[in-house]
Amino acid sequence: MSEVAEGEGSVTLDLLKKKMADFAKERDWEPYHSPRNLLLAMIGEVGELSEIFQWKGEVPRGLPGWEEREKEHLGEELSDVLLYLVRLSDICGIDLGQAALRKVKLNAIKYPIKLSDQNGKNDANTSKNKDEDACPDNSSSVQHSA
Ligand SMILES: Nc1ccn([C@H]2C[C@H](O)[C@@H](COP(=O)(O)OP(=O)(O)OP(=O)(O)O)O2)c(=O)n1
Repeated sequence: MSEVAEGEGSVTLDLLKKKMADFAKERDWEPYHSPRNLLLAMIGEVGELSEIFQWKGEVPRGLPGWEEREKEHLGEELSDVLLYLVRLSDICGIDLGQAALRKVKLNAIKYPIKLSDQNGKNDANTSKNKDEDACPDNSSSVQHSA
């Protein structure tokens, strides 16, 4: 039995990691879950996710007007991407949660709030498009690491 508890409210990356490891082991699919295979499988699922949005034009937040069936399908494709990502990270020996937390900190350093203020985009009263707030101008003096 796993030491990772399946909580009622919260789902952790560790739980998903364990579920994927069990899934592969129970089916003797571990040899197939190589880094490259998992990466390609994940990209395939990203393609399936993209198909849901394909040709729809811009989609408002919250997906108003979408049928429940469509939203359920979206949840399935998002989950496939997440599950393969979690499995890929595990197989590569990367602690995805810690790596992501570290990346959030690096992002905050790379894109200081101050920079956003200078652009006048951080003021709720003047911002026309909230999406712009989360998308700093990449042409800023901050260097990108490729
Ligand atoms: N070798 C495999 C095959 C599947 N899965 C798991 C991870 C994904 O969550 C899901 C992917 O299953 P499918 O390849 O059947 O893809 P879909 O569920 O998207 O089905 P379809 O492509 O028919 O829409 O199953 C896995 O871990 N390892």
